[in-house]
Amino acid sequence: MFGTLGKLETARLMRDLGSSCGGFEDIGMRMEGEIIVPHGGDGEGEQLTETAPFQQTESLVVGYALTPKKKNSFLQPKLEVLARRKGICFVAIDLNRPLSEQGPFDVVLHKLLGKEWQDVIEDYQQKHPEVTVLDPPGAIQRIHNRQSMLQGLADLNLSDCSGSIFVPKQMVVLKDSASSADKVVEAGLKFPLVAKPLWIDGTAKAHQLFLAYDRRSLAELDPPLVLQEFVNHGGVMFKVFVVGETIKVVRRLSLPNISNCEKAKVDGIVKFPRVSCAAASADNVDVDPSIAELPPKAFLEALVKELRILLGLRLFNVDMIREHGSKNVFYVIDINYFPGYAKMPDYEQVFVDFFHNMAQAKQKKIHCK
Ligand SMILES: O=P(O)(O)O[C@H]1[C@H](O)[C@@H](OP(=O)(O)O)[C@H](OP(=O)(O)O)[C@@H](OP(=O)(O)O)[C@H]1O
Ligand SMILES: Nc1ncnc2c1ncn2[C@@H]1O[C@H](COP(=O)(O)OP(=O)(O)O)[C@@H](O)[C@H]1O
Ligand SMILES: [Mg+2]
Ligand SMILES: [Mg+2]
Repeated sequence: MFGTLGKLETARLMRDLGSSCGGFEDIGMRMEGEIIVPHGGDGEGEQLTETAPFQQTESLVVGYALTPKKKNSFLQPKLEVLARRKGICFVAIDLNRPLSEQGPFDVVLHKLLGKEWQDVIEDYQQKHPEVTVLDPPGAIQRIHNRQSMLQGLADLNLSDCSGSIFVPKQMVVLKDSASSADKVVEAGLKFPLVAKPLWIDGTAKAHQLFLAYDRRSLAELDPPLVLQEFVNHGGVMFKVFVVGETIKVVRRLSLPNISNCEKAKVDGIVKFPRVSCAAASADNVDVDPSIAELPPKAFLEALVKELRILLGLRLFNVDMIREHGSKNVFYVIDINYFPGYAKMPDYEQVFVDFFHNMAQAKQKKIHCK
């Protein structure tokens, strides 16, 4: 009987039947048949069959609207299996049909670009305030501009003093980068400068950065962009991933320091290689421990606590560098909405716990009414 139901109907049925009956997740498993969990964490290398035991209670339907690339990297079989064990079901949103006619969803998880989608999701959130939209489009919008993304960060009042946080000095160039040279000097920005496209628009070009060594080279750049001081940091950066209340930090390789000698000798612009987005971490590379040491835990917790409020986001990451020669002076250089979580250790379990907590909170709310 259940084999003819779609994922959404099954999830609904699970919920409607309530949490008192064990084995509802079994229904979901039967539909999908046998699934091999590739590796790691809960259910490592395990062959999950329809007889696999479940201890699920609540159920949660997560409608998702993601690019094919994001869907492939994020919605791995292991995530779906672990989620299903907890009664969490992922359902693709059909972009060709009105959103309100789909679902009902408990959560809408999305990362799509464009004003049209923003309007759809805003309208949906207004009509369905009971649905958790991850995350609100207005908050995401702020992250799509490299100037607004860092605003307010330097003024944060952190409850932990084991580190301090800054953003590199930067200015926006909207047009005519040649005439920006004087403004750069006026603003007190020191070369070399990192030139970053102002808008994050989902294209590879938005991530094509340049290093501009001198005034003259600015004319070669394509506005709109931000010009940001390069901060020496010893070639290691930290990606701080946030999923709701959870924080995970990984080291990545970054650009080496630029010596005074190099600054004096080199001119023009140089394309930035995308070292830091490689999946390879900097963990096994031989680096000075004072450079590679992770930011203090309490400091990160205090920072993220403030950032959640400032940004109004639950799914994001922060790229941070430690100023070379300092103990714990950090610069935030980039913030990403719904970043490449597949490269975050144990991301599947982290997301399952995140959604499971949501399901429990929702359940509690219903019981309290
Ligand atoms: O900016 P950096 O620090 O490099 O981090 C990037 C951005 O978050 C990208 O999103 P956006 O282009 O919106 O900024 C994201 O692409 P997707 O969200 O398209 O996957 C990348 O995911 P990976 O490509 O999986 O690494 C992630 O590595
Ligand atoms: N101000 C800076 N000083 C030193 N290195 C930087 C600076 N800004 C960026 N980088 C380096 O360039 C990489 C990419 O820059 P980032 O701002 O994170 O752009 P993207 O959104 O494309 O990841 C960073 O991970 C880091 O290695
Ligand atoms: Mg980055
Ligand atoms: Mg980025």
